[in-house]
Amino acid sequence: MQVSDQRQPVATPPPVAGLAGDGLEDLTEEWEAVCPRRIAPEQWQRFEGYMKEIFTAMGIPAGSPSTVDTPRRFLRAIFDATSGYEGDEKLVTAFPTECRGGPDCRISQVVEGPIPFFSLCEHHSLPFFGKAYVGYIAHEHILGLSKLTRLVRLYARRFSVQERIGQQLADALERILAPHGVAVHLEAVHLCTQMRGVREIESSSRTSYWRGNYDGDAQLRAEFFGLCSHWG
Ligand SMILES: Nc1nc2c(ncn2[C@@H]2O[C@H](COP(=O)(O)OP(=O)(O)OP(=O)(O)O)[C@@H](O)[C@H]2O)c(=O)[nH]1
Ligand SMILES: [Zn+2]
Repeated sequence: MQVSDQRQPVATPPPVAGLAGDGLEDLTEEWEAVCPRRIAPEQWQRFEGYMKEIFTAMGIPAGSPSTVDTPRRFLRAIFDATSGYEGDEKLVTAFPTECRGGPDCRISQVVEGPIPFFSLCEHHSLPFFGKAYVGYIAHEHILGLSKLTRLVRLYARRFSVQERIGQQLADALERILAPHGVAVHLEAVHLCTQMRGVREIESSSRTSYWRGNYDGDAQLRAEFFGLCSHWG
């Protein structure tokens, strides 16, 4: 499947009403479901055909009551799992705070987590999933707490690697907040290393990113991890 090759917007999709008589009426619901990705109904129909051919070659019984819609279900699931491409970090807005960068800033460490996330490994298109912990030391702005969860989902719900999600989170928080520091810690298991390949099921992958004050302050990093482990 080459879903990633189809990211380029096609011409503006025709209105749903225009489907009548095209033989594509039964795709209306699917087209609406993926409309934000600018997938035209004809293109979607081709995708379903490709998936039917691939699944059949792999051994899925074609046309049984429970598999006849599997190509459609699979495509919808993958598009849903990668809906982060549709998001926009500019929608994450910051509020002013009173802090003006004095030593008291240390007490304004904000840590949110564990934030569960699901992503698809860009090498194998298999899921990796786990928990993210995001912290920052506010300067002149703070974020609504829900926005930290939204940012994690924005970057996780794509084809990615664990390291990139952490870097994107740290970069975004630096851009949006201009804080004194940012800390990001991710723990995840990768199905591509568990159910295939090396078949290692015991280990998990942990990645951390430090910006600003966290970078040179081991005690601050220890406090961050202390706050993370508080939740287990
Ligand atoms: N750094 C990093 N590697 C990842 C991540 N997800 C999967 N991988 C690894 O990406 C690598 C892809 O390497 P390749 O050698 O091209 O793929 P492969 O031949 O399928 O490798 P094996 O999985 O060892 O069979 C593998 O080692 C995966 O374990 C991730 O989030 N970060
Ligand atoms: Zn992989």
